[in-house]
Amino acid sequence: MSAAFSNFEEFRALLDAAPSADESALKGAQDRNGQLTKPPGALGRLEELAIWYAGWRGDARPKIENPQVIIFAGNHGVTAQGVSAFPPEVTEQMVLNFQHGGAAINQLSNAAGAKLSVHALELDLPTADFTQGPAMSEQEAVDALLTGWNAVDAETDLLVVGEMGIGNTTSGAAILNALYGGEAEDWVGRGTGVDDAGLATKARVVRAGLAANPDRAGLEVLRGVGGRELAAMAGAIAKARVARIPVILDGFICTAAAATLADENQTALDHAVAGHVSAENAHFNALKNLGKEPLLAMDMRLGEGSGGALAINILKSAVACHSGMATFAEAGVSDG
Ligand SMILES: O=C(O)c1ccc[n+]([C@@H]2O[C@H](COP(=O)([O-])O)[C@@H](O)[C@H]2O)c1
Ligand SMILES: Cc1cc2nc[nH]c2cc1C
Repeated sequence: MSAAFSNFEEFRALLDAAPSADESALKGAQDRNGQLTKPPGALGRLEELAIWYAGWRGDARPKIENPQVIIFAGNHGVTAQGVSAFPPEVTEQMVLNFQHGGAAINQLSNAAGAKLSVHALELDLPTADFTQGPAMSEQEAVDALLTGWNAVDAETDLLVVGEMGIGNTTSGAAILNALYGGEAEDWVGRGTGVDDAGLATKARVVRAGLAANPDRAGLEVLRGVGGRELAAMAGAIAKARVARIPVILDGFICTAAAATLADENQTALDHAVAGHVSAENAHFNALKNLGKEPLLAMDMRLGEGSGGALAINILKSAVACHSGMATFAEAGVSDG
């Protein structure tokens, strides 16, 4: 099988050619929503969610039967600068934990009825320290984008992407600072739990990373200060966009990866909703820049797809109401 793309330009072209939501399914879902046995608007945001889902699936009365959660794991050279409360070995140790079913995401995926896939990306080859130059070459970033692209199952009807990577909140902060401006301090947070000195180190590292990587275009930012697991998340989100598979974004790092796509093409995230707002300092602001209102605010800051997986339950409930409820005519209920 030949690769779907072999450089950034070809990847961009695929994003630019991606189809929009199906207008007739959207219209059909809106009509159906207006006939269901409830006062107009009484299901609040569940109604707009179900209609949005119907449009992307091309079905006015859809079902969610095959949700997939994918975790991508990567290691970061920038951990040498002391940016995390945990050592880099934890990335690989947690991958084993995911594979043995012992992590939070295993339980949350099960509870949501989702299949969980885990992809470790060259854990023994951390990205380069981005304070010294780009974290990845274009080829390395393309390989990671392809891993993500190819990880999405064809029969998936709802996708959550998550990550595991000690040091990656510093990458996320650097990406968002590069794309949206402001000061490094606006974008760094405590991640796995650094103290005030650690927070100051993260701001210094982000500043140095932006100085060493001056290009501000989405994919260049992704390779400059991102990481393999972030590029893989971007690849999976892009594949879902092309295949019209709705996506639930997870936390801070996932949002930063997604933001690089939106910078390349402003419709790149039209098929995505924000699953939650994480407790990581700048996540809310990142979502605001993307125009995404989070479904949940649970003070979670775990990553590994956890907030997105939890939000699958919301989307399933929205679609179950939309597709399962009786209309006023069917139920013999008088409408207003
Ligand atoms: O998703 C989030 O919002 C989030 C917020 C804080 C930490 N994390 C997770 O913690 C790890 C990165 O934290 P750190 O301190 O090593 O940069 C990484 O494995 C993420 O999955 C994730
Ligand atoms: C234990 C642990 C679990 C995680 N899951 C996602 N990021 C993580 C970071 C740590 C440190």
